[in-house]
Amino acid sequence: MITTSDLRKVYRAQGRPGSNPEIAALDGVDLHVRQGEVYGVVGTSGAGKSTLIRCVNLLERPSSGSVRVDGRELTALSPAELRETRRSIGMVFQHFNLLARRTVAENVELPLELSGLTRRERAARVAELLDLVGLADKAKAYPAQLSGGQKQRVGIARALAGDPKVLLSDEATSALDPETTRSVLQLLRDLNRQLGLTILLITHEMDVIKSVCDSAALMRAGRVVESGTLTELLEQPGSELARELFPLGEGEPLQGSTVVDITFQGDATAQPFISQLARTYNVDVSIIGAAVETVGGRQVGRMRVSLPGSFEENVVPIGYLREQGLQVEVIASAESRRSAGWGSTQRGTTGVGTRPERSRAGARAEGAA
Ligand SMILES: Nc1ncnc2c1ncn2[C@@H]1O[C@H](COP(=O)(O)OP(=O)(O)OP(=O)(O)O)[C@@H](O)[C@H]1O
Repeated sequence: MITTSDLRKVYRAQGRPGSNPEIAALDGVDLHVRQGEVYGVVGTSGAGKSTLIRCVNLLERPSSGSVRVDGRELTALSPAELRETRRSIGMVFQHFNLLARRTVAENVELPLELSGLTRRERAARVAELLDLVGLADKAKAYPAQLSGGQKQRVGIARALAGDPKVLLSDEATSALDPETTRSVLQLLRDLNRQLGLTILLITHEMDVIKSVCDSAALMRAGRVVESGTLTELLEQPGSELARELFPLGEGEPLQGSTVVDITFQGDATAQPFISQLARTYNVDVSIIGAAVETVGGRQVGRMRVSLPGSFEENVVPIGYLREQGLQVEVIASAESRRSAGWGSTQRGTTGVGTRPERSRAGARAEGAA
């Protein structure tokens, strides 16, 4: 539904003499948002999220690359065609952008004023939209009389006035308290399901991704460094997004052990695989961190466990876990007793000797055998 290809946006900054005057806010972004999904883009401040979303409806003209929305190449449209196409792309903003002197109904009616609808038709459509966002009783109120969550509902109703296929959300819940955030996110999810609306949202909050998104992308320095459905990301070894979505405690593993992260989804969440592993292989499994959560509407569990001995000594138990349909990533392992002893490099805060090349690639190859 939305595809960006090699999208670049370079700003000319007025920096200090001698400093690079060009800032690549977008540095070759390829994004693919499928019809009917909620897609979240997350990243730290300055990563390029706002620039990206503003380039998707050409509020900002990209320096190069292409943007396709619902099969139309936006960068190739004439100004009149672009104005027309923009009607099928609604947008909601962090600070609502409502007109203070207009009532709620008049704010929602605004995009309909040039639509060719009669006054009566417009009034009927506004009533329908306010009903949809749960504000039927606030039609005559002014924005100043509304809570933040209500204001954002008005913003959403206004964005839906042109019956768009795509909704862009620029940090729509960042100015709201947690309770209101939940209800606005629930509204977006309901609209996505009821209307088949494709939603592209940007956020700096992982909780937003976790609670409403089907897919996500992580941006850093103008680039998408990871992307996929939440299920794919959780299954991807070493995924930063998976780690952020689902942080595991950083407990201290035992010396001389192999540390693995196990991800399990759907039916596997109910399987007693740890006790089966311990019984079948007579191995003492230590759980370092664990959590079960709902991610994208699915139950997902993650567990970091430590198995005594080197990776070589644990090839068979690790293979057994993989055979159970679990995603297993070897995070760190002690050196084999046959070789030098404890590994010398350290990874992250686990504090365990590790040989990443061996652990990752070797583990997958051997585990699959
Ligand atoms: N109009 C502009 N002129 C010059 N530089 C800009 C302009 N807009 C954005 N930038 C720069 O482009 C980069 C990306 O900015 P952008 O606002 O897209 O990031 P962001 O991820 O949305 O950040 P935030 O979460 O803080 O809004 C930043 O380095 C920013 O300073």
